[in-house]
Amino acid sequence: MNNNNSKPSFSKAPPSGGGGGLYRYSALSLEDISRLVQRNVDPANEIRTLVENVIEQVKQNGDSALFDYASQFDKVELSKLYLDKAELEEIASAVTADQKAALKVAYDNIYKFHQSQVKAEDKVETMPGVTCWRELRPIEKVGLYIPGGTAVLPSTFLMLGIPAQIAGCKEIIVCSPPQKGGKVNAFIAEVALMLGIDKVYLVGGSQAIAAMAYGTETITKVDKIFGPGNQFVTKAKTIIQSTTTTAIDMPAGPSEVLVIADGTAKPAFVAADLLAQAEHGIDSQSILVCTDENIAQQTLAEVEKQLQVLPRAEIARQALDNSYIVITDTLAEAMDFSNQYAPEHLILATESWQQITGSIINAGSVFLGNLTPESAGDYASGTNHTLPTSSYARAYSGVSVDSFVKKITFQHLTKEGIKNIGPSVEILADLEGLHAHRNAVSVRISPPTP
Ligand SMILES: NC(=O)c1ccc[n+]([C@@H]2O[C@H](COP(=O)([O-])OP(=O)(O)OC[C@H]3O[C@@H](n4cnc5c(N)ncnc54)[C@H](O)[C@@H]3O)[C@@H](O)[C@H]2O)c1
Ligand SMILES: N[C@H](CO)Cc1c[nH]c[nH+]1
Ligand SMILES: [Zn+2]
Repeated sequence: MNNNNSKPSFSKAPPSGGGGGLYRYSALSLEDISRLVQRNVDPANEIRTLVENVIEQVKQNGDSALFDYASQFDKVELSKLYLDKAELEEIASAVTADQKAALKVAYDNIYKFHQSQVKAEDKVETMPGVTCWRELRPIEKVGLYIPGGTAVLPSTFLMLGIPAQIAGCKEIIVCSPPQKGGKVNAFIAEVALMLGIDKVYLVGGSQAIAAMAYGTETITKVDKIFGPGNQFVTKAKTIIQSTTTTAIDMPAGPSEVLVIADGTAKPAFVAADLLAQAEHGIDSQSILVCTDENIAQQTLAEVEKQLQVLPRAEIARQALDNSYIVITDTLAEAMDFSNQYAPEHLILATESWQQITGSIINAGSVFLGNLTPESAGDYASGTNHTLPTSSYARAYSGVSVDSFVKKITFQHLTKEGIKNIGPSVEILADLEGLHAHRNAVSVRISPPTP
């Protein structure tokens, strides 16, 4: 699928019987599809081994390991591990009025959308005298990871900080890789101040996840870690969730997009959307599933054209080497493939989007029609951009206010309630052979005579 004479785009190695990164859905076997939808696997456990070692070093040596890894992985010699409020204010002073205004638009829309997720639930009387309900409580200590390797992402800080703020989390620890000179970028500093967060830890990668999961001399152990990152960060999150008492939001690894397009799609728009996710990193993936081969070819030509002027073209090209196109006969087939892929972002580049949204089963976030760029959701429309990748959209949702709270159930029984429910509980306890359970009811229905 090469449209200029440099490197091929959309050239993920074909499954058996496929060819050149463009596949016909009807010719794909089930095995082909399951190979095509696999991504970010670590077959030789190389990433796991490296990350396990980093976690162990942080667990054993605390802050001193964090200083060492800043030097080794980030090439920054740190004199301290965090920036305080005064330092953040000084760094943020470089942000211009226009930039502040754009951050404020994003902040307000994200706030509005997330605030609407907070709703008190009704109390339910399941039987006369038996009342059940749920109440929300914020998770007290949360850790936010803000990526900063190939690109620094202040937008991610808004996406995590705003729901944490709305939920009312008491302690918010923020880690982001140190930039040159032991600083953070000005927009990270500005967002910290917008959120009322007065400390940012200069720690990146799997070492940041380990620090927040185990705690160090400087960094507090948190109850739950949030945030996307590269394969090292994501692997560390999945490891610590099974080895510590710290939970995670979800595996949110390298960005990916799947665009479903038909004859009504605009090749220049589709190409731009594919490149937007490809430029995130070499392990990103951009998939086009198209019912119209002409549109697919025009999109390829557009990709090449747009790559010519893209500053991050080299990164995008490598991501596209790991991407592919599937040609289907119908939109229904396209959706079928998409549901098996379970993309982080799904774009419906068709005027007929209303007819197919009902058949979406697996996706992190969906962008409808030809005028809805995925970048709107990345930055400012209001939805959260921290989303499950690598097919975890089959089971996980993106970050929301819910991610930052626990929903605790309550119940209250009156005299009438225990009388109504008691006999059933006694029988159920009997059939499980749990007599103390039965007795906890019996003593209340007919207390033993003194
Ligand atoms: N799924 C989502 O919701 C979502 C949202 C935003 C970004 N992303 C993804 O987040 C990722 C961000 O990645 P990034 O690399 O730019 O930043 P990052 O902050 O995730 O990772 C940078 C850190 O990785 C560590 N690192 C780098 N090379 C290493 C090595 N060889 N061994 C051990 N550690 C190493 C370093 O400590 C560095 O600080 C991108 O893949 C992007 O697509 C995903
Ligand atoms: N597309 C990313 C989520 O995969 C989020 C992001 C941040 N900045 C730009 N994009
Ligand atoms: Zn993006």
